[in-house]
Amino acid sequence: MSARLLDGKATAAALRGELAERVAKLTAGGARPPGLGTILVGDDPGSRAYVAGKHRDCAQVGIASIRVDLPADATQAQVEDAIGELNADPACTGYIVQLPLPAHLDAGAVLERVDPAKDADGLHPVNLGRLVLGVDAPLPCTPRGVVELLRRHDVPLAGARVCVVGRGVTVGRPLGLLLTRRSENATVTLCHTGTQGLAWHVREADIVVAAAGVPGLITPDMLRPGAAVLDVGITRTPSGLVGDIHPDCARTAAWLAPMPGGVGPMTRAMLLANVVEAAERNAA
Ligand SMILES: Nc1nc2c(c(=O)[nH]1)N[C@@H](CN(C=O)c1ccc(C(=O)N[C@@H](CCC(=O)O)C(=O)O)cc1)CN2
Repeated sequence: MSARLLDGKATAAALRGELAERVAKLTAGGARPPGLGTILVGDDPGSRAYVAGKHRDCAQVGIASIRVDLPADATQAQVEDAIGELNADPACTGYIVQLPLPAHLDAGAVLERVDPAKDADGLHPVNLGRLVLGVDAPLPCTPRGVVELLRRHDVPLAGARVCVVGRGVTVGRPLGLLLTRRSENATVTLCHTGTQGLAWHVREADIVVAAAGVPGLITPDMLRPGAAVLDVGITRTPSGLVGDIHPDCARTAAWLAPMPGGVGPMTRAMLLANVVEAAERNAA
């Protein structure tokens, strides 16, 4: 048996179509078009490509682009000044600071400077706190993309046992919080590469989300036959991009979100959704 595809590319394209309609409605009502800002520090090729992709997506749905690119040796003060400008810019509905930042910068201090109302990534401590409290707020894009991808393929979450492998702040931790809200109602085991008996935890799960950044970490023998498996790991190797899910898992799983083409495109679509929702809130 071969797993059915959790098709992030097609789902993200459908979402962009829906968002374009919402943007058209906003502007037809006289509102300013939503604007997404990005702050990119340095020349990391992966980060450059992700930022370029975000602006291409914006053009497709009618969101204005505001791009701030700073050199790799930018100081903390220069990055914080750029944040101050976007916080004050009325054309900027929401913005992101592309991560990771160069090591000499204090990423936590940078993120704290973002106006929580313009936090398109849902990574400001106030918005992460709202996620803990179950209060409405912009949600981190990858966790939101995982939930939306499962929902749009009718993979049930209520009552499901989900094993999340990876405890990072952009994916694993907020995903655990999102999945355990009443509206999703899943039961989550949050693991990491140091978890004792990792294979046992993974095998208990109906849904496995791998976000540890360890190529091929999840092998077919670790899976419950019929599980839904989502690959969020991306490792750049000389021979190309490698995910956390071993390719042979496609024979054991019932559903597979591959890398590429699974959760990645959903991350980008959810960023647009966060910006459009902020614009709708502002217009209301
Ligand atoms: N400020 C943020 N920084 C980072 C985030 C984030 O959500 N906010 N997540 C990642 C990078 N990222 C978005 O920024 C991102 C990663 C991967 C993809 C994607 O579409 N991946 C493709 C495959 C990769 C490729 O082709 O290069 C896929 O899975 O199909 C989109 C966005 C870290 N930084």
